[in-house]
Amino acid sequence: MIRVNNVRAGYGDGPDILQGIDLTASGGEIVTILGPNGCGKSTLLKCIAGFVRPRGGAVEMEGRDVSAVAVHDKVKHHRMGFVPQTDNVFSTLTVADNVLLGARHLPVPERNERYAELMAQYPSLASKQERKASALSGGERQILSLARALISTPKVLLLDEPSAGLSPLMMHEVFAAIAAIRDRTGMCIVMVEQNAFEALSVADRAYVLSLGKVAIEGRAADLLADPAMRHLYLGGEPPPAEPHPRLAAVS
Ligand SMILES: Nc1ncnc2c1ncn2[C@@H]1O[C@H](COP(=O)(O)OP(=O)(O)OP(=O)(O)O)[C@@H](O)[C@H]1O
Repeated sequence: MIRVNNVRAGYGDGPDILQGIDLTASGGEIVTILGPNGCGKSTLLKCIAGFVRPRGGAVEMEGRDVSAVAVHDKVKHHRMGFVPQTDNVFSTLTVADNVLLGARHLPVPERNERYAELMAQYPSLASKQERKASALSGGERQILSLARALISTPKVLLLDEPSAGLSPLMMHEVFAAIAAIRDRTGMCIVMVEQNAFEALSVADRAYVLSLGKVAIEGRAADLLADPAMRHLYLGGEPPPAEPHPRLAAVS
């Protein structure tokens, strides 16, 4: 579904931030991109999305080279959803209006049908449909961002640090929601994350970047179990707490 071939990319006339990255992601899997601050995780996601154009190599979606295709065309023609890193809900709009913003291009009956499905899936949003988004918790705002991306039934969902700024409990809720999207829809999900242990707990495969290159790639379960990986890239031993019950159920 997504294939990144030897991609190089950077900003302006600056150096290459990505120095020859290869990555694949298929339908029905969560692929997480990990690594230290500034290693190029978000830049890679922006290359896949179309915000940053590769200087070399190619990004393919469903076998087509989409390296030069702009974000809005990918959303429209390749059914891509993108949820950016920073809190991107509109605080002064209602929950309903925020979700419906993602469906402006859909015919009204389809839009209403999709909206009703989403409200059934996310009761925390359904109960607050007419409230301003400013009244939501951090976790609920992140679920709202997801719902806005999901209303157009994407095939590919790109998430830039969905757990940023969330408490551990909210983080669990958001990751459980992401895993449920994969299980329910078979969507191809690519997720940049800082919280490596949590991300690996729900992901199927992972790429660890270092200085703009892929340092390690593999099955998430294998990477979680690898002592060298833990020492070098995951900040030591896993947290002592047991996984959240919903996460345990997911894995
Ligand atoms: N718009 C930009 N213009 C110039 N340089 C940028 C821009 N965005 C990012 N960079 C630089 O690119 C490098 C990689 O940034 P990127 O955001 O991809 O890293 P990251 O791994 O996602 O980091 P973090 O985990 O801190 O979010 C950094 O040195 C950063 O300063």
